[in-house]
Amino acid sequence: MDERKRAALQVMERLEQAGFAAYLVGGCVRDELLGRQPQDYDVATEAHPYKVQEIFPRTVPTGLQHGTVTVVQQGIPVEVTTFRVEEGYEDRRRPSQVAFVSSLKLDLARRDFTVNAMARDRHGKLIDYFSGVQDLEAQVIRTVGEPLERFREDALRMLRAARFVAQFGFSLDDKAKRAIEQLKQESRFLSVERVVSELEKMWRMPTPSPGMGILFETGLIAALPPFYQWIDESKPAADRLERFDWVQDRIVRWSYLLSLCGTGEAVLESRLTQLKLANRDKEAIIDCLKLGSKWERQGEEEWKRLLYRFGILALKRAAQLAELLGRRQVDDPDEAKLEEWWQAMPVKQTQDLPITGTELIRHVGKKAGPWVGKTLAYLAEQAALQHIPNEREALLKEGCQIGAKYSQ
Ligand SMILES: Nc1ccn([C@@H]2O[C@H](COP(=O)(O)OP(=O)(O)OP(=O)(O)O)[C@@H](O)[C@H]2O)c(=O)n1
Repeated sequence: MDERKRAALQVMERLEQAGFAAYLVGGCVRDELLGRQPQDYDVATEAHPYKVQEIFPRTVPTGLQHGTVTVVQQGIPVEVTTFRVEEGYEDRRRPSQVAFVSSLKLDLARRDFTVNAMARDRHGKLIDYFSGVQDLEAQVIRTVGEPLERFREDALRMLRAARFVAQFGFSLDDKAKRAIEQLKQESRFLSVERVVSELEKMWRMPTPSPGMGILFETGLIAALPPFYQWIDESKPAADRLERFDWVQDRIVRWSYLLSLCGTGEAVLESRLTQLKLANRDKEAIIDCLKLGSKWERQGEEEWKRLLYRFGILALKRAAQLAELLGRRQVDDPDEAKLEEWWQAMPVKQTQDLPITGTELIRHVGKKAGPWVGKTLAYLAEQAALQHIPNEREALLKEGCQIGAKYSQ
């Protein structure tokens, strides 16, 4: 048995010994029924958080305001959440409050989708008040009860619906879909981080296109922060959503989505900043869009120059984006060709040169200065493109001429 599951079951047993009901809930029950490996095993209990802290010697108050305490059971963290319902969600600008309740049924009733609203007791008995199993079998994402209510409690659930559609290849219940169309503007108050984190989960799926389909068909995409600032709902950007499934790389998927949102070079940086992506991702997306959206036929020499300047990963990603954007021609180099050129390149960066700056300074006979770096960069590119051999003598000879020029 998975050691995280064993730890969760031990925590449940201890809670029961102390007189409190406890169950496995949410994603783990769903995933096991689907024959998938759960991400984590969450426990729900009737014990109040302070009781949980009292019962277990090692706990971390990871989300006390939501009733969540992490119990460290033999070194393994187990999230234990007290039965609760959301409250006070009328004002979307204020985070919702929670109220603790005494029954599992009430706790499950406030959950988002029927497939996420099942529980299992310590002995393996399934508790399914809202026909989650039936919906798993019918492969449909349906809210627990009234979709308008569930989505008002937390607008992120509209995006989660799209994500689960992508994750399981299920369809979305019609009533839920209509509720998204009606309530999508409520998602404007979500934080960018929560939106981006759901999209990232979508990018981990082999086929995100059904989920992207929901986002574009319902117009939800144009209401999500920060997208609502960029796209006009009257112009749904995508009739090409199935193309999201052609590639697996999240950088290419981000780049394609940005390009469907009409992101030109002038606004690219500011949009990436609004998305709050990590700098490394930002740079990779900038390169991908720069190379992929201007992908054009060129000679071998020029491809190799781009390879040297941007690196193999950026070129492969750009080739994929160019394919999605319909810019690739049949005789453009494919990924195998790019890889072959890259492998054959004797120098891939300045540091690969067999000469150093100190040697160059000695040979040129000038004082150190910015010219040294410039000369080495020039020599490296020339050697990469095999215009000069990657050998000390030849490089120092060429370096003397160029160095003398750059140091003037
Ligand atoms: N906005 C939300 C988020 C979560 N949940 C409930 O909390 C559980 C755990 O949420 P989370 O860990 O975010 O998602 P999982 O369903 O576990 O899915 P995954 O692990 O695949 O992200 C969900 O199953 C669901 O019952 C909810 O009702 N509404």
